[in-house]
Amino acid sequence: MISFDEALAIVVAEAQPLAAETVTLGAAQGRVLAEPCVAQVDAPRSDISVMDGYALRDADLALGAPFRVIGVAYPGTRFDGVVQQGACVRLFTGAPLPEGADRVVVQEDVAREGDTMRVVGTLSGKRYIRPHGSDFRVGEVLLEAGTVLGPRALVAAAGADVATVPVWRRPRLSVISTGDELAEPGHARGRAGSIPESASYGAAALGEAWGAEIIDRYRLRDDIAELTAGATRALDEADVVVVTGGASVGEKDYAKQIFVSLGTEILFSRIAIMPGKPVWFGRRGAQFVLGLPGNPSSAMVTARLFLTTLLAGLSGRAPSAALRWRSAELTAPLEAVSARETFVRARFDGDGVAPLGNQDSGLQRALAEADVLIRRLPHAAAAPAGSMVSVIDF
Ligand SMILES: Nc1nc2c(c(=O)[nH]1)N[C@H]1C(S)=C(S)[C@@H](COP(=O)(O)OP(=O)(O)OC[C@H]3O[C@@H](n4cnc5c(N)ncnc54)[C@H](O)[C@@H]3O)O[C@H]1N2
Ligand code: MOO
Repeated sequence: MISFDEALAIVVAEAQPLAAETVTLGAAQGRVLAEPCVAQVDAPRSDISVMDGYALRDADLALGAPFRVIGVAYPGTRFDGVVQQGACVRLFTGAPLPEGADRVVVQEDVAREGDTMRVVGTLSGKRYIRPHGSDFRVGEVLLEAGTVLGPRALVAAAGADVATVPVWRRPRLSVISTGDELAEPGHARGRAGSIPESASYGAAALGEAWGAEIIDRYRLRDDIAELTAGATRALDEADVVVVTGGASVGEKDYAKQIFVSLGTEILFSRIAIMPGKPVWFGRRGAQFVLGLPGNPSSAMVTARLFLTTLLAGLSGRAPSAALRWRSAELTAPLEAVSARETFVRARFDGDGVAPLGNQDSGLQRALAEADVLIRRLPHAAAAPAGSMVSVIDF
């Protein structure tokens, strides 16, 4: 058995980005930039007003005289004349500052009568001008390659006057669950001996959240012919195949041998971790197969550790971005750890993390309660409440 760090290093080394493609900005949500995003316009494109009001010469305020309103400017429509002494231009938020003016007085501080404007308020020192290029200039890199185009990054890309972006292709993911006992949720109650198939829903959802396109999800019985056909179908269409169940040493634990018979090279099999010891990982050319234990909590823990790392790398992120361990305080004690590195399902309660009482790897309800995983190194001593532990979001 290899260690968690050794297994993770193998996944990280394999997790290189797939091909790049170009998508419109409207379709780029969640995608990862393959090249930097460079500004194609200055922002703002000229000095603009930050408020609705009047543009004038700051020095003229000291004269105490009324101003002549000589024109108007809107965002996108500049006033073409020059603001001379005693003159002002009516303008609105975002309008270009007219030539000659170096200050905006907000409309709440003036009294307007026909073409005359008088300042009536007590003015602050603010000029209410957003200078040309103060946000960014043409040619500046606004987003580095590898940036995930989330809501805020999309605003920066659009503001750069970019219509399309080069992004990494999304990995195509097929999720197969195996087991004679498994029934589609909603159908177990009518079939003696069956249980609802649950693990694939979590693996697929996690995969999608980490950038994969789910192209298939299906159940297979523990039958070599059916498994072979199902595995062949997955390898025909997917970049990544996740297969749950049949990972251990049981009589019908066929999953790994079937993928091997179809040309998959096993990169690791069995890791000294708890839960998830039977997890395995293989490659066939540029395709990857991740075998997860059938126990739902084991499946989700190992998917969180290895599937997210693989997908992060394949979709252009740093693979290490998937597992950003941070420090958190325990609010309840933890037992000493065996020789297997242990990932404890826990709940963040605002002040710290509370391990869930039942750590059975077959649990499903506990998955809904857990929102963090605590990492406990092999042979770690018991940890009292108040100790600091390493956690990731789960
Ligand atoms: N003699 C040994 N027995 C077991 C070992 C071992 O080392 N020696 N390892 C144990 C560990 S650890 C785990 S984890 C399990 C995992 O085994 P498999 O991956 O082969 O999983 P299955 O046997 O197919 O199923 C285990 C359990 O989970 C249920 N299951 C399976 N798939 C699903 C699904 N998609 N949704 C919901 N539940 C599922 C299945 O009915 C079983 O109850 O093996 C131990 N055994
Ligand atoms: O590793 Mo298994 O995942 O303990 O139950």
